Amino acid sequence: MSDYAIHIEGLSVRYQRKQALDKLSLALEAGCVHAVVGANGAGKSSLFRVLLGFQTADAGSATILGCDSRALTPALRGRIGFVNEEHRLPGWMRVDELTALQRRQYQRWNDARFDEVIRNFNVEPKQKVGSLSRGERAGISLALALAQSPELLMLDEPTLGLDIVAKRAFMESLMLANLSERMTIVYCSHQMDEIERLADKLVIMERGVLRFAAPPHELCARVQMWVADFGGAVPDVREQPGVLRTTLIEGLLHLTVFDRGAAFGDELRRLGAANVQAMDTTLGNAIDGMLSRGHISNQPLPKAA
Ligand SMILES: Nc1ncnc2c1ncn2[C@@H]1O[C@H](COP(=O)(O)OP(=O)(O)OP(=O)(O)O)[C@@H](O)[C@H]1O
Repeated sequence: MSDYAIHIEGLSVRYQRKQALDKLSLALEAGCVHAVVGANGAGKSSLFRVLLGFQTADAGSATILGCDSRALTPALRGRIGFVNEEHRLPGWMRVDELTALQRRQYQRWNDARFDEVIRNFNVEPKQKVGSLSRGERAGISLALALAQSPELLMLDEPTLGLDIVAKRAFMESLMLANLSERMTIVYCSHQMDEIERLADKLVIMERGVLRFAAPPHELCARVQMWVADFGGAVPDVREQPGVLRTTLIEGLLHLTVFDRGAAFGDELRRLGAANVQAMDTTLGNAIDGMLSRGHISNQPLPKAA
C-alpha cells in the first residue's frame, strides 16, 4: 500500500463567484491523525465532499486509499468511515435495526467496538433514531463508523453543538479506538482543544489554498509571540514580513509572527520599541495567528460604489 492514504493534486472547486478550492495539492500519510483547520469558508467541507466522491472537482485529481475519488467502489467505501456535523441517520429506524443493517453491510464489522463506544452515550437499542438528542446521534454515528473498522476515518466537525461531557465522551471513544487499531484519521474541527489532543499532522487551509502542512510542534517552533513597548507612539507593523496578528493591550503591542526568529526583536527596536520580549506560543495561538492573517475580517473594506 502507498504511504499516503490521500493524495491530492491541483484540486479546484468553484461555486459561481467563489473559489472554494484553488489548485490544492496535498499528501496525507497513512496511519496518522491529520487535523484540517481553516477559517469559515476555507474549503474544508468542499474538500471532504470531493474526496468522498459526493462532488466533482472542476480541475485536478484526488486519490483516496489508492483509488480515484471519482470512482469509489462500494468495497472501497466500506474501508472509509465518515462522520459529519449533521449526523444524518434514518430517523424512522430503531437503533438496533440500524445497527443490524450496518453489521450486514460491513465485512469487518466489530461488535465489541460498537458496544465500547455506545456505552458512553445514553442510547436505548429500541429507541427511534429520530428521537435521539444531537449528542446521542453523534455517539451513534461514531460507534457505527468505528465498528466498520475503517482504514480511513474522515470526521468533519463531528462534535459541533455537543455539550462538554458528550464532547469528551466522543473524543475519548475516538482516541481509544485509534490506540488499539491505528487508522488514518482526517479530522476537521474549529475546536483547538481537540486539535491539540489528537493531531499528529496539521493542515491549515486559507480560502481554498494550503497554508501549512506539518506536525503541530513545527508550527509552534515557527510562530512566536512578541510584546513590544513603544511608549505610546505605536507604529503600524502589520505589513512587516511574517506578522500574522497584532493587538494593543494596555499600551503594549502584542504580535504573533511567523518564521522571523530572534532577529525580529532587533527590527522592533529599530522601529522604536524601548522594550521587547519574545514568548513561546501555544498551538491554539499559533493556529489563531495563521488564520488571522488571511481572515476576511482583516481584508480592506470594499470601496463604496
Ligand atoms: N453549494 C454552494 N454554492 C455556492 N457556494 C458554496 C457552496 N458550498 C460552499 N460554498 C462556498 O464555498 C466556500 C467554501 O465552503 P466550505 O463549506 O467548503 O468551507 P468550510 O471550510 O467547510 O467552512 P466552515 O468552516 O464554515 O464549515 C465558502 O465561501 C462557501 O460560501
